[in-house]
Amino acid sequence: MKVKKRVSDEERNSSEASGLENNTDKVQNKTKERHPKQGETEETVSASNVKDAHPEKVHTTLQGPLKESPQHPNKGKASLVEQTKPTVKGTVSKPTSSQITPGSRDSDNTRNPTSTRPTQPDDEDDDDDVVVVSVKPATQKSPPVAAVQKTLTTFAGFQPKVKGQQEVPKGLHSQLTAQLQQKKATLSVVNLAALPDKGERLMTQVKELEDALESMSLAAASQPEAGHKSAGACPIGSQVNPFARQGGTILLPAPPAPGLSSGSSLGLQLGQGHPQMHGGMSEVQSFYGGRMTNNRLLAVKNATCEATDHLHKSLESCPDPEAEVPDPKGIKVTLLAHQRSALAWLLWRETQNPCGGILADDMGLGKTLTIIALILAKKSKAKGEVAEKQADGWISKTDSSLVVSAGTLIICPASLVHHWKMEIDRRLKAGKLSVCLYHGPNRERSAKALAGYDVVVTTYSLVSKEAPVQKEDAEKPSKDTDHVPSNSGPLLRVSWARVVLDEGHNIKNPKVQTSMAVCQLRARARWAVTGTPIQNNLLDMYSLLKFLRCSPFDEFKLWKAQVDNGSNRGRERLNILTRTLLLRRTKTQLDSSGKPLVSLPDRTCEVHQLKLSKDEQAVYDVVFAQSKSTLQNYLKRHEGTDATKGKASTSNPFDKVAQEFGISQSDPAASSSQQASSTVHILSLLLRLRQCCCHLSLLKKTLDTSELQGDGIVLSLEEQLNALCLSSSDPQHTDTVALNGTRFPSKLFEDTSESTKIAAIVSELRAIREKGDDQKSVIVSQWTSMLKIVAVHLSQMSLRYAVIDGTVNPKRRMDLVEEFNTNPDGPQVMLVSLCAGGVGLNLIGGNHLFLIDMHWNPALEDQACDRIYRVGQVKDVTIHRFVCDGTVEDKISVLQGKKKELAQNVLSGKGSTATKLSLADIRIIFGV
Ligand SMILES: Nc1ncnc2c1ncn2[C@@H]1O[C@H](COP(=O)(O)OP(=O)(O)OP(=O)(O)O)[C@@H](O)[C@H]1O
Repeated sequence: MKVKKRVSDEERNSSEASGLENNTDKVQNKTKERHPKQGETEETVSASNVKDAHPEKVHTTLQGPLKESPQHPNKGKASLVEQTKPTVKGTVSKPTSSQITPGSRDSDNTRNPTSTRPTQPDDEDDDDDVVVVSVKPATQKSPPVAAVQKTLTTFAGFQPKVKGQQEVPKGLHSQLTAQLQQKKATLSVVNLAALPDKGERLMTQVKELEDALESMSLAAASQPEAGHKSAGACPIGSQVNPFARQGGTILLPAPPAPGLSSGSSLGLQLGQGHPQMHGGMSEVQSFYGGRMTNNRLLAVKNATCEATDHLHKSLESCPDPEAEVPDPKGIKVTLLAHQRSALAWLLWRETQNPCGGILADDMGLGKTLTIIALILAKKSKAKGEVAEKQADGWISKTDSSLVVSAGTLIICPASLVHHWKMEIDRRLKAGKLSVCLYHGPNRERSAKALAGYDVVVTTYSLVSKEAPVQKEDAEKPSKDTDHVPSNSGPLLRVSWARVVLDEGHNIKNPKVQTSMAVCQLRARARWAVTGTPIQNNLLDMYSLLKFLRCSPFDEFKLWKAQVDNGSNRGRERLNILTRTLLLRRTKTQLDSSGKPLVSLPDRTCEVHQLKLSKDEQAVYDVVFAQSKSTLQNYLKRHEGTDATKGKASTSNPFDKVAQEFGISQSDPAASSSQQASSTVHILSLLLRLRQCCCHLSLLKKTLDTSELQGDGIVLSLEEQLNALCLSSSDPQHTDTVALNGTRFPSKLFEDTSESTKIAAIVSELRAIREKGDDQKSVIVSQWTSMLKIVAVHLSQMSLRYAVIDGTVNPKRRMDLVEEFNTNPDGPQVMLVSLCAGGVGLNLIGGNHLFLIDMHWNPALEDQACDRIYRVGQVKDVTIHRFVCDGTVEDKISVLQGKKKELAQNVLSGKGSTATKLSLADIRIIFGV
């Protein structure tokens, strides 16, 4: 039995749009002013119209055009103004340097102005940066601003240590205290409602004065340590200097030479920072490590504040969202308007620090061609730059094994290597860019030869093999060493003009070899290209920033303390990072004239709600019972261990599980191997439950390692065998199979048997075939074993099909894709494995996409759906999802909703990060 729900594309988007509604009224009103179209949409869809975060569960068909919030830095610029304090608004709209108050930009405007502030610098939510006092009191004589600044920025990296500089002048302290008291007194008597700004300005001043006083207390508190080297304190003069970090992009300004004016009346350093440098220091200096004295924490805050401020400031030069640059000469097709404006943004980012960023346009919007246009546009200029940089000592002069290139290194999944080459050949006039595929056993191995190409395309796995990495690299900022390590391959021996990570979400886990390897590459500009930059948690974003060498946020501990800490301040910082470094437009977005960015046909989503047959349900129940008791035992054991160790009962035994699902935000480093093994076992049981929903024959099969990896599972053989005990050895019962002691008809476990899901798929395919010969389908599963079962049934229906999974080589893949897309007599159905073919493929020949099983990671599913819904698609598209009622698949829907919410929040700049798989979630899944 099945229940079918049809969900329009607009409805799917409604859950994303609803996220925006949670912003304050003030923000909404302002957004409406700037984007009337979007404003109308927000009025049309109220939060109550959207059930959960799960789009398929929306029943109401929404009328008006429902569009997502455009994401562009300039729009972000305006939003930033809204999200931060009133003083910030003034600063950004009137960007005279004398009015810029970095601390206030980066501060929390919701705080009660009269509240007493904690004095510990590492306090989570109120972890204020050292701020500059924006002192403009008309009625009272203020201390010279420069003096305040000098006092508050005692960190050596900000200003060279000058004798006596660190002393907090008592007079200044009293003056500020007096000012504060006066402002507070005014606040308490004045009718705030009658003031034009409702007292915002006054409250801001109070807050700034409080911050300044707090910072002075910190500075004062740190003074004794400065002189006590022997006591383990870090003297200011010898402190870690964030500005001295080399071999990477440095967001932070250089320390001014003594006596030099900073160029700002407040003494701020708001320049563009250093260009990247190669060579230099052999040690990357981190902010964290060893004893974190108040002084060092102050340094962290200083650096964070400065970097955030620098990013903020850089938005002033960001091109307008509608600004377009002309198509570079040599492109055969005309760039779409959104590609031309992306090109303007990319060119701008290549003049900024960090040089590069994240191109996160929706899947299928033509990011490949956009990047190719960038390469072409910069080609002639880049050659000049290399010569210049060489003369400047941009690369190490001491290491002769390093070759400078004006070329771009593109790193992509193996399946896309040929796609890049084909796109260049197809879209550019002959000879415009020379391309080398660094792939396969006969690849060019000379660094010098590679450096001569305009574009070198390679794979993540090859970079991973060539770059020697160490475990500790995962959390440390990357650096360019003086010498190329002798065991590095050719890719590491070239200093590239640009490195592009296609499908950049491949490095979402900073701890894996591939992520660490790509961070080692030398390049002037670094780009991550991905339609799904946030898949699981904020660690994904950290990993991308680390690749971009976005100092100081490329240091894991600083990232956790200052950004990914669940505080409002952290969220604000994340917003600034996102708005500055990331460009995202969606397919449903409208341009300023109200037209969609790209003209695509309709897309609908059909959710096929299925009910397992009686036999299937009985098997499911047996597996479920076993899983549940395993979990209960595990919990009992764990609680026992916790009690003996005296651990707090709040510790979450499922952190590891959560990490495996990629939902936890906890430190990836912490977990015991025993616990990991047990949780993996529980995961494997969950996996079996999911398989029961698809086809019972999957229970008999040993899973491919690649399939398990897609789930983050590494099962030992023993664990696989222990997971279930399926036997038919009893000669008396050859037509039945025993599952943990209960007997079931053996035909249920045969590939040829029509499971409930297979029956639904077959029936849908029949209906599609009847619609006409031009209708083609793509069927996606995370298990190749499931694809094989589907194939058996396709053959029975005499449907022509092809398979793309991990065993099909890239060249063959391209041929199959071409055949599917262009040949009416080619395959009618394409079977695609989610992990191997879910990303990057262009399957616009198909207009139906079947997601036949559910993955924990909704981004992977979205990626798969966008294989057919992309530029070039001319037919209406239907996405078919199949969900078995009352099973683990229902629960996955809920978890998927949570993850989507996180990604949407981060990308829309709302920044809520409260998504975590809790023990409660796991208990719900198993009902314990
Ligand atoms: N300006 C253009 N004119 C014509 N076709 C275009 C243009 N831009 C892109 N395309 C085509 O649109 C399709 C999708 O582009 P592309 O594969 O670059 O998307 P993408 O954003 O990289 O997607 P994904 O995130 O899925 O990798 C390709 O077939 C590409 O050739």
